[in-house]
Amino acid sequence: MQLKVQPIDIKVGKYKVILNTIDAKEIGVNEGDRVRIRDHETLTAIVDFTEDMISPGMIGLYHEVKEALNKEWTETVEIFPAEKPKSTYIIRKTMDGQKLSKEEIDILVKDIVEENLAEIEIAAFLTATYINDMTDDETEWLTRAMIDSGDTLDFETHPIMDKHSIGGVPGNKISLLIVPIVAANGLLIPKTSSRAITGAGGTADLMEILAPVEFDAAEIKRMTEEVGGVLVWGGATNIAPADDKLIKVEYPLSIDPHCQMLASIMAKKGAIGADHVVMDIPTGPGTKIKNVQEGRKLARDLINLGDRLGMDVDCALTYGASPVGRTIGPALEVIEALKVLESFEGPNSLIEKSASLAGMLLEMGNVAGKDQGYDLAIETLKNGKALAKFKEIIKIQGGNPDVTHKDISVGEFTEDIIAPNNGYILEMDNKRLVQIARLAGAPNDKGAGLLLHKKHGEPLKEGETMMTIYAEKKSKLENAVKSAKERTPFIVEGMMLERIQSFKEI
Ligand SMILES: O=P(O)(O)OC[C@H]1O[C@H](OP(=O)(O)O)[C@H](O)[C@@H]1O
Ligand SMILES: O=c1cc[nH]c(=O)[nH]1
Repeated sequence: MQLKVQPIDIKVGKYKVILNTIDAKEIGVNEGDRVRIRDHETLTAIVDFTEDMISPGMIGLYHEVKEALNKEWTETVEIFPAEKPKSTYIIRKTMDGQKLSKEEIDILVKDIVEENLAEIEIAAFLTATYINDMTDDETEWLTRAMIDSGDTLDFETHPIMDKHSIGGVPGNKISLLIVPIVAANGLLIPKTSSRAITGAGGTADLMEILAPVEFDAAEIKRMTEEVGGVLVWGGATNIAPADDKLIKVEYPLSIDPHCQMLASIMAKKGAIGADHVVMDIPTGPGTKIKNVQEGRKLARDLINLGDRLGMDVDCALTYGASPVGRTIGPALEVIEALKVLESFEGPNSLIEKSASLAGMLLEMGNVAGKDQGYDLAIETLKNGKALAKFKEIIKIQGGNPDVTHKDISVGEFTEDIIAPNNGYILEMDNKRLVQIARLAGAPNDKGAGLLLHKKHGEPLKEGETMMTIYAEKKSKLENAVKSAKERTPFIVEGMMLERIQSFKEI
């Protein structure tokens, strides 16, 4: 069918077109089907429908298709129904619990990278692997396919160190301390991070407050060689490019399937050529890993996958039942991390955890003797070398190296959440804390988040502030406060949890 072009200058990240419902029926396609557009080039695009935005006889070309075809308003294109990509059948196999071959995984990753799959198809794949985990072989093939589909770094100097957290514990700003500690001790650490996946602020969301985080592979290599380390967003590079496309679909689902998490993390490590990696596995109720047994199993899986890929991986099972430090959300977390770097002032949970993991890397990289890494990490924080290195990292990434914690602005709208009675905090619900922070606007509103005045095990008096909610918009603050009051993230000794009423006649 010949249709006239109506350019729509909106980027949707995929080849997509919109048809009028009448034309779509005539061509014989449904929403989500593909059409082939024949022109000087031939390309396949996903179809959306509309009754009124596009008139019959027209075809709306979103930015990406318009760029590829370079057609102007009312020029014509010829379109035909097209087959779904082979990957959709491969996803179906995963949904049926069948195993995939290496070749099938390669095809799937290629289609993800080339934007040939609709979000709903990627969501189906992720949900299927969440239910039916992949085998070790499949996970290795997935990881290798993710590495091979993008750029890789090849450093002349070794060892290359790296650190990654599986996430799942709120407030986990430790990479902002670990990277400068390791780099300040002469090791190379080109750290790529994701944005938030299940949380309210990923390391890339935090670092972005201090400096740009979007760089290509060559720039990452150059900056690392110059100052020893970087903290950049993996999604902006062409390093393991499938990763961010999968994470974007995971985020609204708040899921991180085991095999996908292994591949996502290890592909990023493999692509930058890491020799030694420390993995942070936050463990405990309300995290991705419920108990130590599960944590040990994941650690073995990560070590085993590292072995298959030629990487030396050590894992740290870390306490995750309550947040790291006292802040959740990008700006608040950056302030807390900067305070530790500037004056060694801050919560034990943040300092201990950062120094422990940095210490492991210092030992693995042979700049600290056995069991000496932790002390060297603490020393590097105390003597200001970590702060000096962090300033170099901020500067080389294009940020202001003179920034201090006082320069970071937080949301102007705040409200305190008050203790309902005297007692001790028996539990903190990580997932609720993240939900509330997200309602307040984190991670996209950088100034939104939570400041925890009280934590697990601490005594409380009725009327004391347990936490302050920060937001950049009043409506978001109100929403977050309402949610926090309806279902509290704190369990205080002796408090009534919930009132459940009998059915009453109206
Ligand atoms: O949102 P959730 O799932 O909690 O965690 C995701 C975070 O965990 C990892 O942190 P890092 O890069 O090792 O600092 C990821 O890169 C990301 O920043
Ligand atoms: O980078 C990360 C971290 C946790 N989970 C993932 O899938 N990727």
